[in-house]
Amino acid sequence: MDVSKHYWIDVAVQTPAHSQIGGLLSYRCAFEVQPGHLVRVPLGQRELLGVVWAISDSAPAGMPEKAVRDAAGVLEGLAPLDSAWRQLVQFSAQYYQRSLGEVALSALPPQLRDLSSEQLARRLKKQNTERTVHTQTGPALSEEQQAVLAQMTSAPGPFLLFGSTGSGKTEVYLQAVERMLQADPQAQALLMVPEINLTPQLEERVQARFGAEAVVSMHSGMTPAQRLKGWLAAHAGHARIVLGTRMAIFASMPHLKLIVVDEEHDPSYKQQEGARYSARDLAVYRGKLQNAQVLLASATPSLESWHHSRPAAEGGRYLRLHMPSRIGTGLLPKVRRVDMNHQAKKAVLSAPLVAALQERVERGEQCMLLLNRRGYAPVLHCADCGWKSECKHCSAFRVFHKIDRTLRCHHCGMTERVPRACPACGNADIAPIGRGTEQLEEHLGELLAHVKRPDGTPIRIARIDADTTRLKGALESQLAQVHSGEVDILVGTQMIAKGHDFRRITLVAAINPDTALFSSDFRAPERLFALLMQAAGRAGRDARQSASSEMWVQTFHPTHPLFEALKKHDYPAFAASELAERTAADLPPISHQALLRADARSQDVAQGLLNAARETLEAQLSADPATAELVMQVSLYPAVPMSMQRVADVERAQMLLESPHRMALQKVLWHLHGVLHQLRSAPEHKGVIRWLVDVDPQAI
Ligand SMILES: Nc1ncnc2c1ncn2[C@@H]1O[C@H](COP(=O)(O)OP(=O)(O)OP(=O)(O)O)[C@@H](O)[C@H]1O
Ligand SMILES: [Zn+2]
Repeated sequence: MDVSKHYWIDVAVQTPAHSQIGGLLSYRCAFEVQPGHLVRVPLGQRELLGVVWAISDSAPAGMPEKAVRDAAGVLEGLAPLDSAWRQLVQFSAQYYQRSLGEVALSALPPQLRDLSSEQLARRLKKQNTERTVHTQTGPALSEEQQAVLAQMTSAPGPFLLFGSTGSGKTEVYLQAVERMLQADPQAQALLMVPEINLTPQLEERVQARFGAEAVVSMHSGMTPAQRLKGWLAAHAGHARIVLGTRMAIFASMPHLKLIVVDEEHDPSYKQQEGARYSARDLAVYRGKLQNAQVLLASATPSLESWHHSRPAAEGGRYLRLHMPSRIGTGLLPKVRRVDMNHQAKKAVLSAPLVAALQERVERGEQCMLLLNRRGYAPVLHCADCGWKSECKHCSAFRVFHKIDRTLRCHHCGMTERVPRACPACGNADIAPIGRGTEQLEEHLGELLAHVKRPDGTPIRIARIDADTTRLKGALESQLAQVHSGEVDILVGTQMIAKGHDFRRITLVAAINPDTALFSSDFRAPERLFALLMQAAGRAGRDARQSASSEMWVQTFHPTHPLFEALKKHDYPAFAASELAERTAADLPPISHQALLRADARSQDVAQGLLNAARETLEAQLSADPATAELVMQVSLYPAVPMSMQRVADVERAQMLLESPHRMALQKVLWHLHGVLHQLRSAPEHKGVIRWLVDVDPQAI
């Protein structure tokens, strides 16, 4: 490009979510840049960071040349983001209905925005060194592990690795990485995990295998400086392995050759604000873009991935790989159902479970109890007048936390001291209903107070949930206590069910899993099954004890098919029956869905906008022969209140869109975008606060 004259660039900048600018702004540019370069550009009174998207020799059409402002400068020393990265961002913006600029900028480490070229140069200098990989040899692989790796060399993928808990999936990832690094001296691998709480252990394992220098982490628990450092190392190709949560799918990795998505069924791969992307789905897309191998893995795959990995002859697109056996002679735990209909009324812990816990602790084994509700009790209640601890601002009850005697709303955060007497009638005798982890811990302590460990010391019970892990480092130290054997019984929410390689746990119990059996969300059974299988997978990981390990389920519905399948550890049977139901009801993965949500001061206004949008859209589409077919292909349902209807005084409503054709659904969403902008200024929609689109929503 001739620098003596200027030219024009289109730049992606962060613009407000619903601005119509769409995120690309035009500037005149007098210095040399390429697409993918980071530049500073003026917008109003501010100067913003942007990504150069396109370059042209002529001024933007329809704009007087003088009106185009000058780009301020380029961030020097930083190679442009490559075209695969830009295409990934562009696709995500389009598919998830957000502006390009928003997706592009939120994919970059926040600190980049504040750095001057000089500051950046200093950072780059500090770490501008090749990093060495030292590979330690792993254990000899099992036959199943070998077979899986062999299949990965002979087929392009994407792969779905369906492997039991403890079957050695992580070892497969590590050896796949090792092989890739050997084959290509520059290659990079992306290892994705659902939540930060799974990372510490895996991080150590990966670093131990490849050397700490070669590995960087990317997740939201890191400081801005750490994030920038890791990002720069990946972008420069120095970091060979990126280990991260969903955000890492947007890491700039020019030599990406392998993407692993561990626990691919986990809902936390779906972003729940801004661009509501699915990192798992984007992994498959990115793999295709960059010609990188993609391995999705789980003991309980999402029904989407299970469906995609049906035989190719039936239309499957992923190759399914299977590792049914646990490493060593390790067996999966025996599943025992306790029929709570035959237990003492209101008993939280059944008598046989209490006896089993005692026996295990006395033998020096560890147990784990799962209850998906934190706090002491979900509701406080006055038996005289019927008052309940509702939240003033949400359609939810405030939860009683005994430890600091507060009532806390888990949705808006509103916290108050527990009243001395009923706020409605003055009755001093208000009581908790139901149980949370805090109460379970207390109750267990009372029931087992007399129990001693083999060395004669008293039993130790610990709890891990969002309340006990608020402080930085708290989770790590609590997990370390479990690993070291200081804790005999661990009580917790689903946080403790996933991924941890606890070696001494021999009994896991789900205290009250029934509610999910009758949820209005069609994915609830899938989630419950995955959670229970994961939880069961924490027991008997040490082959010496696996034969006597057990998973207990306390339920009022012991013959429910879900528990029958769980008893047999039979995910394929469960998946087949769920898929049959989904097919009959035309639900995902057979059909595709999107949700349009509106927030407003009143439910009427929220629903009003959605219903008006639907009517206007249908009328517009039908009137034009080019789009009339879309109305037939996509069903738009009437607006309804969301199941959590009110949060922090905001009323929420949603409209479901459904179609067997993904493209048709996408087209309708783009039209809908226009319609909403037309409608927004009408007086009857004045109370609307915002709307948002969720493509492939994870919760209905
Ligand atoms: N080939 C092998 N030889 C010996 N030990 C192995 C082998 N592969 C894995 N292991 C060990 O077996 C245990 C379970 O393996 P790993 O954590 O990889 O399983 P996983 O399938 O990822 O488990 P989960 O899904 O339950 O988290 C680990 O302690 C691991 O070190
Ligand atoms: Zn609230």
